[in-house]
Amino acid sequence: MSTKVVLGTKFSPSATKVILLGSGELGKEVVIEFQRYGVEVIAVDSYENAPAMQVADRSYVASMLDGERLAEIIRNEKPDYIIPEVEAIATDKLLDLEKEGFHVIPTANATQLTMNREGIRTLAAEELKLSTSPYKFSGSKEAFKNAINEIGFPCVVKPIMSSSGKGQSVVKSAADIDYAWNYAMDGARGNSDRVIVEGFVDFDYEITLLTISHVGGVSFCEPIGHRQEGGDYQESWQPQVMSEKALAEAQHIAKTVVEALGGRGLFGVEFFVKNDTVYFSELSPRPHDTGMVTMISQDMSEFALHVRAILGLPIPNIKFHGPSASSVIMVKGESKQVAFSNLTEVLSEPDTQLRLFGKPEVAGERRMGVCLARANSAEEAREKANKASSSVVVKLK
Ligand SMILES: Nc1ncnc2c1ncn2[C@@H]1O[C@H](COP(=O)(O)OP(=O)(O)OP(=O)(O)O)[C@@H](O)[C@H]1O
Ligand SMILES: NCC(=O)N[C@@H]1O[C@H](COP(=O)([O-])[O-])[C@@H](O)[C@H]1O
Ligand SMILES: [Mg+2]
Repeated sequence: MSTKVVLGTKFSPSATKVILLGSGELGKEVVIEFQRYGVEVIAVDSYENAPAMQVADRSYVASMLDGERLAEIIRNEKPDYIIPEVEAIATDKLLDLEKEGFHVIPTANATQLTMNREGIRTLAAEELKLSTSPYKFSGSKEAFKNAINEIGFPCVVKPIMSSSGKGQSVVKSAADIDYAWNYAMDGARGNSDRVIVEGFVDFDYEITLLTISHVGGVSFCEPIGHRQEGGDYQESWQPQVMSEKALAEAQHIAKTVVEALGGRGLFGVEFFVKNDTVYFSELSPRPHDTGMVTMISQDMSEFALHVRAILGLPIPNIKFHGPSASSVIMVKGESKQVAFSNLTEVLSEPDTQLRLFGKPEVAGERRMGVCLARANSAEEAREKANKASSSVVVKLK
């Protein structure tokens, strides 16, 4: 624990510099936490005025899958840390950059394994022998049908490269097969045509266990329960009540996977829990959307913890303020001038907070904000957060 950390002066040769690959709402909070330490922050995403760009020192518009362009920006900027913020990145290039001496968070190998469901699932189930749902990968319609036959109904189909439920559907009978294949092809990020077919786990509840690998070892936050629709998170709460046995098992698995991936940073490790059986689902080697609840539930949010871990600063404790919840503000439609109102009423409730991400437009459906609440129980906090998010009035021009 004796790493000597030196933070320089931004915009000077001594600056500590970081570059974010992806600049959404999660990155925005990471940038704010870096700004508190005077770190120089560069944000990159595929569109202008992305949330994290709005709080960064400068930004670039580039596709995360354009390895040549990313390498050019990175070699020119020479950041101390490269921080992936989304799954779909030209991770081959990150491996090259790491070999050149750049520091990728947590490691280039971790970002490569987790951007592709095949990488992380194979590591967890086959190398580390952890319990997961039954699964099969396929890269053609024919193989896909065979995979469904083998796994059985109901099953869950996902592109190997996607997030927030994009391209994900549940196949309940043969009638759903064509739709599931086409939906997965349309929803895939990048240009992969491979999918995972997973046996449907009829879980009692699911959690994200925020796990931090830092200079002092591995720490955990209180487990976060969440509810998803179509594979996309709607609300989360902390703590999720769990048996001691299930929690110990989840912590053990999380530590095993995180240590196998290596590197420093915060990880969102996802589990399904049925009775006391814990199934590993997947993992983000960076802050997790369901972890936004920690902006109200903890003195150091998941973003603050990620930044401390990255910089090599100690995390002696994580103070939990009590039962809390988050509830998303989903906007549907087409607009470049979304307006949010009724905020006085929403924020007149004690122990309630609001984050508006500042996304420049919506075309279809997009998460554009989140309400946060603290209360005497997780149930009460959920009610409060859900009431708040449904009270926000959204106008599209
Ligand atoms: N095998 C399964 N059995 C039952 N439910 C599942 C299964 N796989 C996924 N789900 C449901 O769909 C949600 C999203 O799945 P998953 O986390 O794999 O997708 P994702 O697109 O990577 O989402 P994100 O990037 O937001 O974490 C899960 O949190 C769970 O609610
Ligand atoms: N589950 C992953 C997740 O929550 N990722 C977060 O959403 C952003 C993309 O939002 P967008 O699709 O609205 O641009 C990402 O940049 C990240 O912050
Ligand atoms: Mg997930």
